[in-house]
Amino acid sequence: MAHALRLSDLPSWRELQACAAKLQDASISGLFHSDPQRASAFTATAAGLTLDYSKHLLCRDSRAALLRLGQQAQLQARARDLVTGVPLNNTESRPALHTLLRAERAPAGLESQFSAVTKTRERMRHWSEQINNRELKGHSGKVIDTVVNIGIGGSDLGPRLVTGALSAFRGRIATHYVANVDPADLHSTLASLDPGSTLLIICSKSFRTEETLANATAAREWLLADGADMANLENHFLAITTNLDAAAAFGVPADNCLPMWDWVGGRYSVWSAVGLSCAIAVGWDRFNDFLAGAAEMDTHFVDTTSAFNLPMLMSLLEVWNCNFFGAGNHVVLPYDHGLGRLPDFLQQLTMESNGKRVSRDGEELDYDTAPVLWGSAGTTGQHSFHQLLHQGTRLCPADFIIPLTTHTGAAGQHRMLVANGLAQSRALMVGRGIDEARESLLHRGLTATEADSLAPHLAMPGNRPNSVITLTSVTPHSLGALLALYEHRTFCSGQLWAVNPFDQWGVELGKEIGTEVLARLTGDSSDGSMDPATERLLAQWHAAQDA
Ligand SMILES: O=P(O)(O)OC[C@H]1O[C@](O)(CO)[C@@H](O)[C@@H]1O
Repeated sequence: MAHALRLSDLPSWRELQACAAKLQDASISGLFHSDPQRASAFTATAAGLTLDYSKHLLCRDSRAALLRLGQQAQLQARARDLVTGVPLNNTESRPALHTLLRAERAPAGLESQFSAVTKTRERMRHWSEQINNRELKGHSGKVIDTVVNIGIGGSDLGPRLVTGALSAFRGRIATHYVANVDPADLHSTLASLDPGSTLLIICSKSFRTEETLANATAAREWLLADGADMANLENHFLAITTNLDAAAAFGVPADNCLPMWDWVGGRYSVWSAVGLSCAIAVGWDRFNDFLAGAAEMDTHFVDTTSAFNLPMLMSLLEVWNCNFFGAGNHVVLPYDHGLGRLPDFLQQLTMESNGKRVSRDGEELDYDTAPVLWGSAGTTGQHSFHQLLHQGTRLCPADFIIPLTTHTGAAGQHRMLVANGLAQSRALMVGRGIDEARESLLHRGLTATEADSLAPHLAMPGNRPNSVITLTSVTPHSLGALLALYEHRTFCSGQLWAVNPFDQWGVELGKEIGTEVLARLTGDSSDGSMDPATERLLAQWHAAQDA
């Protein structure tokens, strides 16, 4: 791969610094006044999603400079590299082929991988249909009617989000997710379930993740205690993994193992057999629609010029806000209860991908990379952290995600939800000046002195950048498009920051020290050479066990 050109080496870097300096004192509302076409000129549509990015501190000139930055980083060429299997994951010498998982046909040269994908899709369809047709029976002859997915990180967050977001499309199979090694997670989930009618899907790309193996082992005990034996565990366990040997050693026969591949990163894997629990929950045809929605976004991403390319625009905005206005965080606000777990999913997607401090060539970077991502479903967040969004000292660029219709049938209440989302987006931009605040207080009957002293507390600066993504409704298709949009935005930001968005070496040290600490807790190691703070905490833990 070509030497990584750092963001600050790109010719437009300085030009954009000058653009940002010029806009420092500008107001977003003012940009609307000087550009009557702004609302439509700063809107783009793809795969059923509309991105309105007019409420950013970005004029037409600075947008043109940003688009030049994208060209200098060769985003269009990199998009093609991604889908054609160029080994972009340079530290692990692999391509990142998540787009192949939702493709309808194989790009040239990827025929054998695509054939493995289509065979696995067939096997997913088989399991999904067999379970939904109530043909799978447990060890005691009971029909399997419940699925528990045991996995963590990418083997949990994607399927958990999709199953929750598509609750209006769910069939009769109950679906649960267990991720945390805290035994409370597994225990509280299994407490109300019947082992005889439960299927456990052990989802682990590596089949080495401690949390997942601990939960899978405890779940196996639960089944054995119900009268199952090792020979008929096949009625109760599926495994999704690249490590078929480890799955077999655990007791999952080959026919019950669906493959993963090293060319799919965990956080990009919901489209693979990792999504089997979703396919079971909503049925195969709908899962296929989910893949089709993502594939439509893939085509848009590869074929569309950057000025109208949703992932590229969103990525350029991310860089604009982070690297030219110092935004260290990004808030995601789905105005849809079912999308409540989207921020969790996006945290792994964006922060595990782009939370890097060296370039893909290993050179230290002199600019910030991925912002801290957080958020929650509207309107609940309004009664919690929106105070800080409106009046705090930090710049928190926001994404509002607003489905325009609801599956609930409660159109009136949904109208309130939409009104809140639109209002918050507007309020962040327009704010409220001190005179207006004072006027409103006088209007409420306060004296002039009271109004003067309270007005600064009601005033808000506005000018807080935000995007609004609208969709007709959350369907398998639009959800697929939305997740693919964020995947490609993350990829583009990785290219702009010149990092490798497909590795995650930063998680290793904690795992290694975790093994050493566990050995100290179990007594398998007595080496007391850790730092004094950790040694004191270890002693405190031992004392608590002895008490
Ligand atoms: O699917 P696995 O191999 O159990 O890994 C789970 C998660 O752990 C990580 O490797 C981080 O520790 C993630 O990247 C991954 O999604």
